[in-house]
Amino acid sequence: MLKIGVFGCGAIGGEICRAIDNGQIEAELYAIYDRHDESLNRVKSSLENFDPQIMEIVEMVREVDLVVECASQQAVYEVVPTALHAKCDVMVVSVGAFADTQLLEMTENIAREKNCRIYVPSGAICGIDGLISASAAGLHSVTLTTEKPPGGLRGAPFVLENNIDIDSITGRTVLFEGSATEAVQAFPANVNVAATLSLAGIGFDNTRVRIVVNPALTRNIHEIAVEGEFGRFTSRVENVPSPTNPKTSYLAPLSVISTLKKLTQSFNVGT
Ligand SMILES: NC(=O)C1=CN([C@@H]2O[C@H](COP(=O)(O)OP(=O)(O)OC[C@H]3O[C@@H](n4cnc5c(N)ncnc54)[C@H](O)[C@@H]3O)[C@@H](O)[C@H]2O)C=CC1
Ligand SMILES: O=C([O-])CC(=O)C(=O)O
Repeated sequence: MLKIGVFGCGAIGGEICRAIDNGQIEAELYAIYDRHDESLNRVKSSLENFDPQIMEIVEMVREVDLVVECASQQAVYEVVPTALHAKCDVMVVSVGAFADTQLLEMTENIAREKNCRIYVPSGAICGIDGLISASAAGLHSVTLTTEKPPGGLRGAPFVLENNIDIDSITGRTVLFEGSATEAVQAFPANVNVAATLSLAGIGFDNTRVRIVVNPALTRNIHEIAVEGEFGRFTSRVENVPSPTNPKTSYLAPLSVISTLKKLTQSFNVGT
């Protein structure tokens, strides 16, 4: 049975641990880690079947087959190379870290050398399957428009650095327009989806991102527009936010759970 370690036990990590624990994913929840004890305790006390060990990453990668990173972009720098060097596969949720081309190249090289896999789930967006298919021919443009209520964007570096009082905004307001490279640095905990789109499509510098705050919303909306040799498509998802982290949509952990299920089952559907 696949032995899994979960690094980061917040909104996403908690859902993954429970999906393994309740048998939705046929795997063993062997180890967990978080820098905050209360996150570890909250997850541990929500489990009924597994009693995972708490392990720092260096120890975890020696024991498990796959580490699921669901912590932060900063954590990716530590978790991914450590896992790959130990010949351990890794699934990355804080995908924005890969806007750093040095990190991306380095991890690809180690993975190739060690014959390991790096998995990036679709996350909180729909349409990655179509984009991957379309990229087999020429792609002309990929655009993401993310629209969230203030709670979904509060505290982002872009908001703080520009002294934007996000709670005093009364109508739909465009906060940011730029490349995916700029977007994932300005909003590291809000638009990792822009990084996933970039990796699947035309790269970080060519993928365009617009970020909108809308106090009238209760959902996190991601709209994607793709044009290429295949034709064009748009996708729009109106995401229910996670109850414990309003920045994170519920679809994000569900996407990780589905990707983990794909690894453990013999019949798989979709690109
Ligand atoms: N790819 C996608 O579509 C999406 C990606 N994300 C990203 O996934 C990650 C997890 O999201 P959530 O679970 O909602 O966040 P969260 O804030 O609810 O949980 C993150 C947990 O990781 C821990 N953590 C953070 N950095 C750490 C480090 N360096 N070492 C040890 N523990 C660390 C925190 O203490 C916290 O308990 C975030 O980076 C978030 O931006 C979120 C939503 C969608
Ligand atoms: O969950 C979402 O709506 C998207 C998100 O926070 C991210 O991509 O970082």
